[in-house]
Amino acid sequence: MDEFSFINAIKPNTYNQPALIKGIGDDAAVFRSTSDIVTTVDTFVEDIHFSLETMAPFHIGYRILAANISDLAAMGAEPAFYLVSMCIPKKWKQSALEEIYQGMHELASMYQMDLIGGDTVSSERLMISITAMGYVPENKARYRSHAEPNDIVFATGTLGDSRAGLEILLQGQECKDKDYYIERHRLPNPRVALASGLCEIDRVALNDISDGISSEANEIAEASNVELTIIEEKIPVSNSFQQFSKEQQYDWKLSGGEDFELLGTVSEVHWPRVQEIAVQTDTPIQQIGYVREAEEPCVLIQTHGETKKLMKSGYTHLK
Ligand SMILES: Nc1ncnc2c1ncn2[C@@H]1O[C@H](COP(=O)(O)OP(=O)(O)O)[C@@H](O)[C@H]1O
Ligand SMILES: Cc1ncc(C[n+]2csc(CCOP(=O)(O)OP(=O)(O)O)c2C)c(N)n1
Ligand SMILES: [Mg+2]
Ligand SMILES: [Mg+2]
Ligand SMILES: [Mg+2]
Repeated sequence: MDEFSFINAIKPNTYNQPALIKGIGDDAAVFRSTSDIVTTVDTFVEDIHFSLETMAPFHIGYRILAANISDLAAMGAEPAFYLVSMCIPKKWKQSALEEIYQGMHELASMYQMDLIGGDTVSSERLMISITAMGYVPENKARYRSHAEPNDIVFATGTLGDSRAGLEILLQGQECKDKDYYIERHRLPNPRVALASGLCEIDRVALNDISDGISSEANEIAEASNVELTIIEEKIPVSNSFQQFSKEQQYDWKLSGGEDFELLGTVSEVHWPRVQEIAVQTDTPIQQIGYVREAEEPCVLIQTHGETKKLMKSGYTHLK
């Protein structure tokens, strides 16, 4: 394998997005747009974000693109394009690298997303960086700063599953619904359908759950200068989640991260319509708390009526 044979092997033969003018093969890609464009980048490093002990190359690709698409969804955007930058150690075979791209392609094709570029270099450790772009109707991007007092706080799906799956893979332990938890970790599905469906709602604050809601709820509270209260019993978890210890349940649902679900706030008036859109888009959704005016932005967690401050506690790099 060399750089150029590798690029030829992963280059798409056809593109889906009508706005694309130039894809892979020149100095840069070109597309033309009339709507607002949302763009995001995330980097994934072997043994920090993924490990070959717990994932096949296909899962690595799928999951990395899912994380980026999840950020697009959290902005209310429709995925359209992605670019992939690869830093590759010599020991990696072309066939395994192609499998990573097959994983990305599997998810991308669900959204007619096109791979339009990237970069390839050699390095000591496998690092993959994806830049993703999507469209959002003019002035309809969903910000963390959009929460207001008296909003309700909601979450999609179930939380803590991805972390449970990771622990099951690392410990090799047997448990109920083992395959389900492992799949939630390896093949997460970002909530694009709900996020796009919400475009008719005037104001929604959204953040996607990559680090754990203790972090993401604080990000909304800080950006909106409000106080968020989360009711612990209302945090949605899977049916068999209670098989894990009390400490694990608490830690994983609040700080496990990588569920790529959405955390959001919306006015009480619009909440019934949000629930209808959730049904139409097949998205489990649940109210988990409410927003109040704040002297200092903060997040409170209420457990059996007792309230305490919820600090950021997800995954933090460089700490
Ligand atoms: N090294 C960097 N240079 C410039 N901007 C950055 C860098 N790292 C993060 N950001 C920006 O900081 C913000 C928060 O990033 P991050 O915590 O990664 O968000 P998320 O959890 O949604 O992926 C984003 O606007 C991101 O683009
Ligand atoms: C091998 C392995 N170790 C640990 C984890 C857990 N983990 C790694 S990064 C991360 C948080 C999200 O990563 P980050 O780079 O902060 O993404 P962002 O917030 O930018 O979306 C978690 C929970 C994992 N998925 N795999
Ligand atoms: Mg990021
Ligand atoms: Mg995010
Ligand atoms: Mg992070």
